[in-house]
Amino acid sequence: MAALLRRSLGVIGKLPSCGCPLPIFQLGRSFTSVTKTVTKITTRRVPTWKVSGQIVRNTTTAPAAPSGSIRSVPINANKYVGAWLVGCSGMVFGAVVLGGVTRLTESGLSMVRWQLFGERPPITQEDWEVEFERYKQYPEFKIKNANITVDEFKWIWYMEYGHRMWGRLIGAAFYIPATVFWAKGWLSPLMKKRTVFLGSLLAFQGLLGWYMVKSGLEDRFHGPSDVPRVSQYRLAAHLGSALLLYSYALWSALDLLLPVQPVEITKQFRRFRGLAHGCKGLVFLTAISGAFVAGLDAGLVYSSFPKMGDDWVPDDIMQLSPTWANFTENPTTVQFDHRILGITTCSAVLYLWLLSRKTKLPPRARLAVNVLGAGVICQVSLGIATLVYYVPTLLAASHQSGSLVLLSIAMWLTHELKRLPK
Ligand code: HEM
Repeated sequence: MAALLRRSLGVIGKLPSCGCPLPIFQLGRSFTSVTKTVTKITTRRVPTWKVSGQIVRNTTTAPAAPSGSIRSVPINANKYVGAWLVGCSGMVFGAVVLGGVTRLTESGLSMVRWQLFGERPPITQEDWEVEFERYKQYPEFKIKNANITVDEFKWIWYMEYGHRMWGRLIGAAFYIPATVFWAKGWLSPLMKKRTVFLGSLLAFQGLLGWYMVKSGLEDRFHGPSDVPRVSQYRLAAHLGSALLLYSYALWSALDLLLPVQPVEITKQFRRFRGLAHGCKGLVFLTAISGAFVAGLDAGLVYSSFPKMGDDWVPDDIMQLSPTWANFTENPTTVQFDHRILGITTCSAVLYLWLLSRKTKLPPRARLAVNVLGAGVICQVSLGIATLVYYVPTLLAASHQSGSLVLLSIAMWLTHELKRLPK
């Protein structure tokens, strides 16, 4: 134990061979805090960090400054940071759901200006009239909502306002604790890099949101048959980046909160793990293709399943030129692709589940694959119901949330298979 202590505390002072922490005492710390430090280092099961070429066995604390000053880090620092990241990913989940409902209730183009730190909502009737006048200058009012009343306008405005303010709240919930944890030295070098990446992605997400909304405000819609909506490319980018943010925050949280489970690595296990990663990728890809369905309102063009109308493959599937444009701009092709991807994902996950019966897995991984199997069946059923009932808000929003739940389960499963003893 003395050897471990010496190695652990080597960065802050030398221990005498008896193991007494006297030199640390001399650095001016109280006995209690020294005892805490010792307990922390000797009782925790921790991975190794390599910092400035030095090996430090401590996962919760940033290693003490080489100058000799040490910072007190609670034993549960990892848990706090992990819980914070779970909270942030939960808030991103909420933002995705809120964004979906905003789109489905056709509220997203009601706020025609954007300010970085938000704006106060209109208060008086005059304020509302001014805001309404602004809205009247844009295509959605001119083409689709010319008969809307101020009261109806207030409702769609508040929907969009809620989504934007929720986004700003995520900003506060992320950046403030991130700064505090960083300053207190609770972040490992890896977590610092992750925090910077997540923080940048979060800022990018906000900018992308406005870039997306702008595409629905531009004067590019022609005639009453045209539907003012945001670009499907930007919608897919906005959803894709939200999924990335969500997944990365969750993955980082799992790294901090879930301990390693021992497992025997066999050829079968490797195969299972490879397929599990493949399934996760497929869920992600299917979700992005879903954003194209949503962005083009392609769920409305054929509302039968398994056939599309009377055909398995409809005639208008390749009607646009150039051919590639069909995959992102032809609603029929976009819906067709989403069905194929959804069914492929479902089949792959069910095959994975079958494979799990023959593979030796740690108990939590087995639980995760069972939940994933059930989840994919629910998600496909929700997708089919959304389609055949002509995209009602409740079903479509549940289908969208379902994709996040499915992605989370796939992340959990792959995380359970990730860190293996050598
Ligand atoms: C693993 C399977 C699936 C996943 C992960 C998935 C995911 C998604 C996502 C993320 C959206 C976008 C929602 C939005 O942005 O509002 C979406 C939309 C949609 N999906 Fe799926 N989906 C799957 C399977 C299916 C299947 C099998 C069908 C039907 C056959 C289907 C039908 C639809 C429809 C109709 C929409 C458009 C809803 C709207 O306009 O809001 N999905 N899907």
